[in-house]
Amino acid sequence: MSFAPDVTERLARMRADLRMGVPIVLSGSAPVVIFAAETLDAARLALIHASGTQSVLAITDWRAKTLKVAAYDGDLARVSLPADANLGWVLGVADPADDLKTPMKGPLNSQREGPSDTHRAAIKLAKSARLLPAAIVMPIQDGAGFAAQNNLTTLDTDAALAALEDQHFLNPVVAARLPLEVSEAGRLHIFRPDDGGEEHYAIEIGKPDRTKPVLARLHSACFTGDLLGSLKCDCGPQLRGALAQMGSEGNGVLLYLNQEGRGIGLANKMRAYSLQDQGFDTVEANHRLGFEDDERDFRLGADILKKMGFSAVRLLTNNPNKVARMQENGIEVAERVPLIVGENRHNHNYLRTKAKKSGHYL
Ligand SMILES: Nc1nc2c(ncn2[C@@H]2O[C@H](COP(=O)(O)OP(=O)(O)OP(=O)(O)O)[C@@H](O)[C@H]2O)c(=O)[nH]1
Ligand SMILES: [Zn+2]
Repeated sequence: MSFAPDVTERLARMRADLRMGVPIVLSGSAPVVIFAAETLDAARLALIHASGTQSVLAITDWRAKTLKVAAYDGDLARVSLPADANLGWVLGVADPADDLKTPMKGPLNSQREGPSDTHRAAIKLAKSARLLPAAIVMPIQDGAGFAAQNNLTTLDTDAALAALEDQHFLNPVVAARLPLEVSEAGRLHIFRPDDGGEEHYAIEIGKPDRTKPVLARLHSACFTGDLLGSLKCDCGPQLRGALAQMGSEGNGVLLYLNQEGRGIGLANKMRAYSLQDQGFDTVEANHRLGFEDDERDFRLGADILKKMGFSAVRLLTNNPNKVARMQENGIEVAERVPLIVGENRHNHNYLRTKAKKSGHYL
């Protein structure tokens, strides 16, 4: 028994550090220091160069494909950091913003020899910190010593990799009555994960019978669509349409999951929007940034439903993936209820791309 933070708690600290530009240390057989590419500053880059180590910039296979770099590690590539690389070089590899205007001048060499587990952990950490999925990995001799000397957060690589895959359960924090336009019988529940991550919400309408399938929606946060009335997607009309249907039926539950931008965060979603203005569709934009099409984890939706006492739903969605993830995680989808609202000339192609590439029902 100790007062010290456990692996999950250390990972949460690491995310906060990386977001601020503070490096972290992964120890094990090949100890390294990790710097998120997006938040690296010139002073620390100078120290990396001064260390004389063979540092690399780890990027995902998707980003590597765009840059025509060989991804010898399958899901990632380890690009050698040239001795004269400046911050512009690091960002040019990590961030696709200027790919078309100023294509990377190669050659970009990627490493083939040696293990890539610390690099994999680095990318997963950057993603879970909602940063660009790219990180500088600097080898060191003594992980624990380096971390202690520089007051850096440290973890064993294998422990970090395992914990990054863990499912994190949500705990109910509080619920209170919330009369809404669609129904005066509204109630807002707050759920908090045990990994220091974002809270998620459930809006319960009426008093749904727990023994029958409940009209439910898993809505992923969309600041631009839900709040600003963006015409680039259909989220705002879907949010209001789902609540309205629950109000008129008298019962329902809407989960508001803080998975902005299909799990890449608002800053990365805006990067994707910039790429869309350069002609890429919603899926291509994610890939150019180095992300999968969809980085959401829907297990948390199933967890919240179960904690609220629901085991079966009539799911308001056009996304077959949401249906499959619910079934896999112990929530019976008795019916899929289509939610086709809010098409306009700005989101026409976005909706077509979702149908064509992500299998959404039209
Ligand atoms: N990365 C990325 N995310 C986007 C883009 N447009 C909208 N989003 C996000 O996509 C998500 C849409 O969420 P949902 O409407 O719940 O999901 P869906 O997969 O479309 O499924 P249904 O609406 O249930 O049919 C939100 O998190 C938005 O922020 C985009 O161009 N790129
Ligand atoms: Zn949206």
